[in-house]
Amino acid sequence: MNRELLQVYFIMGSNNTNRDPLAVLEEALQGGITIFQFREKGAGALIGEEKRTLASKMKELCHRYNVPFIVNDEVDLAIEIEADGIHVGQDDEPLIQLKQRCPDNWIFGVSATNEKEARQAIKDGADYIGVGPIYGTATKEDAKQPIGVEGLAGIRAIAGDIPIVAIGGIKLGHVLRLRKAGADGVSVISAISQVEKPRQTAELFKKYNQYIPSYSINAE
Ligand SMILES: Cc1ncc(COP(=O)(O)OP(=O)(O)O)c(N)n1
Ligand SMILES: Cc1nc(C(=O)O)sc1CCOP(=O)(O)O
Ligand SMILES: [Mg+2]
Repeated sequence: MNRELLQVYFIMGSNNTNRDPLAVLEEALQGGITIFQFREKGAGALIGEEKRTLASKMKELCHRYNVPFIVNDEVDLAIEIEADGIHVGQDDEPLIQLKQRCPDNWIFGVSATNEKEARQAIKDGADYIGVGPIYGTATKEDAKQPIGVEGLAGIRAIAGDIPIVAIGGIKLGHVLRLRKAGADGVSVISAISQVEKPRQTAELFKKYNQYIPSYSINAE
């Protein structure tokens, strides 16, 4: 995959905002997010038809802005609504298994908290790795212990040319140091979904990312 797509990776479900989630997503798209993940889980999450309808509307919105639409965890939903990819973690359906029923041209993302998990994700054919949590986060109830910038750098060192995106507790002020440590981008929920002005915040995430060139295995 094009690693520049990971620069501003926005994730959201309806319970990550007190506003209309479609309005928040549209503002984030206007601000220049580069990829979006639909993650409808946790307290108050929608289920059944309501969830499907929101996912479909979000996909249409992303496509209007030419932004890839990824589904978290739920491969059947992703197939049904013709998403552009799927993101799975260590407790989800294994990548090797789910790849058998997904289109080849999808984007496949896998989470890793340590080098062992990252090595396995690469072996299984992940297109990118979500590395975290970097910092403490209140958004994910079952988040693991933060691995810090050092943990990210360790995974960068073994990931070779595979794109990686940092996640967990990330705010605007963290972007430069995470990119310098080897992340191809940052993935955020609350830093965009819970601010007053998602559009302006997304613009700043994009601007800060563009100070640092994309990772290259051939770089000095
Ligand atoms: C880009 C990205 N990275 C990591 C995760 C976390 O996935 P997972 O560990 O499966 O946890 P849940 O998000 O499913 O609670 C992610 N979603 N996206
Ligand atoms: C969904 C998710 N996954 C994580 C991981 O470590 O794998 S941390 C996390 C929550 C990210 O939300 P926020 O940007 O609000 O901290
Ligand atoms: Mg998951």
